[in-house]
Amino acid sequence: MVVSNRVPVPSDSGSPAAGGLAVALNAALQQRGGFWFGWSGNVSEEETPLQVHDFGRVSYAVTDLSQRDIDEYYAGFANRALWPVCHYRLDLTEISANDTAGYFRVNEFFARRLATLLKPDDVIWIHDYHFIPLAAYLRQMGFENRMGFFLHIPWAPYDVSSALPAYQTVLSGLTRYDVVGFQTRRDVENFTRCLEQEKMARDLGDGRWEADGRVFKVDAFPIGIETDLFRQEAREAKSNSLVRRMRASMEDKHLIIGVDRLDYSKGIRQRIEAFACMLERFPNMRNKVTFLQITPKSRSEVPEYLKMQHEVAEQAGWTNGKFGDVDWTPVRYINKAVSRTSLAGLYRSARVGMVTPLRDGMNLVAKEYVASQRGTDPGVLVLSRFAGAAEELDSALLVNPYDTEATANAIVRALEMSLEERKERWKAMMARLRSNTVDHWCANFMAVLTQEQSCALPKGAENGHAAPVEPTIAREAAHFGQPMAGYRRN
Ligand SMILES: O=P(O)(O)OC[C@H]1O[C@H](O[C@H]2O[C@H](CO)[C@@H](O)[C@H](O)[C@H]2O)[C@H](O)[C@@H](O)[C@@H]1O
Ligand SMILES: O=c1ccn([C@@H]2O[C@H](COP(=O)(O)OP(=O)(O)O)[C@@H](O)[C@H]2O)c(=O)[nH]1
Repeated sequence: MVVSNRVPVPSDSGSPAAGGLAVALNAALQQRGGFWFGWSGNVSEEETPLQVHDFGRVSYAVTDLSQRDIDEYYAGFANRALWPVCHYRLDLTEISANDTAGYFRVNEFFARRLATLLKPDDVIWIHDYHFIPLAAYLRQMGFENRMGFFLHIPWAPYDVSSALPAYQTVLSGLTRYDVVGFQTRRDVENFTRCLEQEKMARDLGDGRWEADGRVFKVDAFPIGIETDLFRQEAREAKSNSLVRRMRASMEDKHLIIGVDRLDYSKGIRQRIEAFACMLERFPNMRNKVTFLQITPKSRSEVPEYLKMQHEVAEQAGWTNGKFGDVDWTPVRYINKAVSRTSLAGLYRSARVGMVTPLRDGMNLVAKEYVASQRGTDPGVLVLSRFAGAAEELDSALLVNPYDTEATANAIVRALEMSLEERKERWKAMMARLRSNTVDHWCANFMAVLTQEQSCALPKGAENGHAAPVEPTIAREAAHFGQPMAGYRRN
């Protein structure tokens, strides 16, 4: 039983799922079969029955939410508090008592709906920051199923994450799982430091922790992609019409590509700025390169996203105005989603892949770019050292995206890199992508989650002497949602 907020129920429209969680999980689940439960993506003011759709080996069960629920739980607490805090952006964090209360209320609602589907031996795998307290609610309802949680985004260091409203309730919610997985070692370190700092759990060694008589395992499970399939799609994409049009329009110029949801964590404005800086400092590059930035809009209902959308558009326009010519547009900036097949072909056409988030859980685009390259003439990945992917793809040209000049230099270095060095770097990265595909990720997590011993009670607590005590999430959550009258909008 897989649970995530975003459930890409297959539809006839075939619009691409622009978001790594949906892309990766779909690949893993279609192979293994299972149930996928979450939000339908639709608004409904009345409680409608669960909608179940069967496709291939997967049954998708989705529920609508009311506008208020979406505003408070998704656009509010999840995307205006948890997301910025986890991406180290306290400056963009909006704290609202109503949103906090809404987040817990909607989690309880999802728990009640999920309860109607659960069988005693179901193994439940819950995904991402939208659903941190879900296990706590399910445990309180008496469910003792194996429950795993995987966080797709970073976990910030103690000093940053403890600024989150309801921080302790959120943290203790994570101790209700049997396995808590993160993308990188750094996230695991940050998280376990929080447990220690709050004295919320006891370190049993070997990644095992104990809280309230329950033992849980904490580890890094870096997410992968369908490496071979992506490679195959890239090879076949030369007949794709969008790819052909793009290639024809390039003439003899080099292509630099960026692909990201329009999100402030992706560092898109800073990336265009670095490209402009490169054109300023290396005039010989003018008219020789084109930067294509594919950027589907994301979470536009969140004010911080809307503001950033204007800034990115302005930076792209400014760069084209300053450096462009009648026959050359330096930055091609588009706001629509592109299908995975077309993306594979575009990656393969690009001499440089720019993946420069200011902070990112993993970043699947980095992996897709590498997988799409021709082994005989591969392009170069310029990768932020703040992307989770940098832990595995350390043969990329690693950059600090805040350092505009250094990133500009890295672009030139990538464009001028010898074939020999490009091949060497690419081979090392491909070896990592082949040894850790999305299937490995799924199998590794499931293996730990279904392992009997990972949940055994600590010594002295067997024989029912110290049965797990369920802290009451409902009681804790009830503290939220009492805004002071007249103090603030919301
Ligand atoms: O569902 P949305 O609000 O439209 O956002 C899309 C997804 O964004 C985030 O993706 C993360 O997961 C990727 C796969 O593990 C990872 O590579 C990336 O670094 C993350 O940002 C979010 O975590 C998902 O829940 C969203 O569905
Ligand atoms: O126009 C687009 C843009 C992105 N994607 C896909 O969306 C995912 C983005 O995942 P990533 O981990 O890079 O970032 P996220 O958006 O999840 O934060 C990747 O699989 C992309 O191929 C897509 O299919 N079409």
